[in-house]
Amino acid sequence: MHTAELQATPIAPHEQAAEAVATLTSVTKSYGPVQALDGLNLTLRKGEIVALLGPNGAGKSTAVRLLLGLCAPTTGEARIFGRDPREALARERIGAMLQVAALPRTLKVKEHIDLFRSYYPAPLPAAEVVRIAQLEGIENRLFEALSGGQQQRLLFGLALCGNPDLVFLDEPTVGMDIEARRGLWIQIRALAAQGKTVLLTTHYLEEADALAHRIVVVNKGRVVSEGTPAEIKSRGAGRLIRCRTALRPELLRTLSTVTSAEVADGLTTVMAASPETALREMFALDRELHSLEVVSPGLEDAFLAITGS
Ligand SMILES: Nc1ncnc2c1ncn2[C@@H]1O[C@H](COP(=O)(O)OP(=O)(O)OP(=O)(O)O)[C@@H](O)[C@H]1O
Repeated sequence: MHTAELQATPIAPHEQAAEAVATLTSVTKSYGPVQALDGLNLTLRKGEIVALLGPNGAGKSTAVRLLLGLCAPTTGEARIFGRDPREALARERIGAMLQVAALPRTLKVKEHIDLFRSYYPAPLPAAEVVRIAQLEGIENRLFEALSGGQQQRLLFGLALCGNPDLVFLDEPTVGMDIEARRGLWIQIRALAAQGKTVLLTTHYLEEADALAHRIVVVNKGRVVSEGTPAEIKSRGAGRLIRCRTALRPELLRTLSTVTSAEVADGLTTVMAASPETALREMFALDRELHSLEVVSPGLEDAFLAITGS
């Protein structure tokens, strides 16, 4: 095989024995009577993009806060670069996207960048931050005069000011139009290609699907599923059947291999482990069944099946 061919088939970082840069080991975290994390294990490796998914209250933010050193586990261990995340030396190597509300509104874009760069021992050049975060032409604009998407881009740039090896992105593209979102995805992929590790939380499943080497699904403080986007999707229970039928969902749910059935706007959607078996039974009960479509579940369907939402 030619060298060029070897280079054309990169191995995803999670498939290599890449160095672990962050770990949560059997972590529990309680807030009074609320158990936010319940024996969570998570490993982030060099050069990978990991998406943390889960329903509201699953424990995602708590897991991120532990890795950022903003709180300590009740039991278990959090480590970044082999150190306690609360140590300054470990924190110098991480960057995180803040919430919009945390920034002073009366500073200019470039003033925000210079301020953040001053916190780190070896910051990225300001021009590099402007380029990566696509802030060209608005460096002199006040924060309060930026659009929602521009504010998000600045927050992304600020997370990179310290040239971090580990980056936490919380809903990075919220409020962005499709073009800006795709532009940011290119920059996030470029970070991973440079060997940086990215932990992403997002409610856009399309974003996790497009970006992540690995998806970790959390529910009730535990990891309930983990794998590549393709692996996670294949764990959705079988196939989706869409059709128009007089059969009621309550009846459909009793058929062989059917795991869920719903009707909306006259269109019936059935999830079945074996679509052939389910369809044979459905046609036997309703010969008028029509407008039939059988599709593979998307990430959203798999996510709902995995978390039981
Ligand atoms: N400071 C706190 N005090 C008390 N309870 C908390 C605190 N922070 C989180 N919790 C609780 O811990 C659980 C996990 O919350 P967490 O914010 O980690 O979930 P999440 O997956 O990030 O949710 P979301 O998607 O809604 O942001 C929830 O029940 C939440 O109410």
